[in-house]
Amino acid sequence: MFCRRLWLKPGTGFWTASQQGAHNLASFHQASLLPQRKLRGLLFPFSELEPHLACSVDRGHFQLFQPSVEDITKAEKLFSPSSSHKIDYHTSAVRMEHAPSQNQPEVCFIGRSNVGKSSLIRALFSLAPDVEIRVSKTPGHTKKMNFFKVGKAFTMVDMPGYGYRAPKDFVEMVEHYLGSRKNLVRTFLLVDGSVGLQEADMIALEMCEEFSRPYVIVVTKIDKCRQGVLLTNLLQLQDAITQTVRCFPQPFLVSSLHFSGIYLLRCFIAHVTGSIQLGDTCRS
Ligand SMILES: Nc1nc2c(ncn2[C@@H]2O[C@H](COP(=O)(O)OP(=O)(O)OP(=O)(O)O)[C@@H](O)[C@H]2O)c(=O)[nH]1
Ligand SMILES: [Mg+2]
Repeated sequence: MFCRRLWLKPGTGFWTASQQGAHNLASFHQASLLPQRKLRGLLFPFSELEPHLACSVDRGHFQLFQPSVEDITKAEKLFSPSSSHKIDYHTSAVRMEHAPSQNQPEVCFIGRSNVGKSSLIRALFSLAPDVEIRVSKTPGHTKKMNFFKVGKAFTMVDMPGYGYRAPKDFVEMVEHYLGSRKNLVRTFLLVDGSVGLQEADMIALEMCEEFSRPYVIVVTKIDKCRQGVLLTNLLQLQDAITQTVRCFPQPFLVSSLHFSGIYLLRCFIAHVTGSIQLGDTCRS
């Protein structure tokens, strides 16, 4: 089965800089103090690069997800804990029987080992610094499905990676989860922007298509490579996306190190989980 191939596939590990220093941009308010051009790049990294990608998204059927500042601010409130809105690690599971109840919408993050899943969740939760999320430069670090609750609004799930050093029960866990989880509203499939689509990513795309549930590509580590390399990798990705049925046409570009794309992704998650109503200017 396709996941078993993913599990056996050798991958590559990528050594990166530490995440220290990123937290000064954790909140949109702090980012909004930046000069306009820098702020736009931080908020909408894909829209900024898109003019260089000829015909990247078919605008006949689709409008870019580009929320207003008000929508982004609304979403950010959801990612800020308070006494009545707790954001916390909930539980871990290696089998579906141990997964928590399905009483609120859920989103999950999948991708090759070391692609940056846990780092992305940590960046999304940077306004809740008490939530402990372990990241490591050693691939295969996350071994279980880790569930994090965002109040009563939704749950986010950090998955073990496929490829090099994937846990041996990866197929049991992730495949069963994707196939059976009723409250799963979106799967985020992470692809390393600095290396582009790998064979294992193509197999993961196929897997998501087979499960026939809505999913979104997140392009990680965009701080790590030159813009030309990133554009080449994005073109290749766009080609692959046009051949899918269930994939959201717009990839979300992020750097968990520099916080690019994090505010937009928070807003998208808040939107797809039904936790906020967007203003009229932004529908997807
Ligand atoms: N430069 C850069 N490095 C990153 C970024 N995101 C993650 N990393 C680094 O990539 C390595 C792997 O990050 P993790 O978040 O642990 O990756 P993962 O996908 O959760 O890995 P597994 O749990 O092993 O599947 C760490 O050394 C991170 O610091 C990023 O946006 N930019
Ligand atoms: Mg991890």
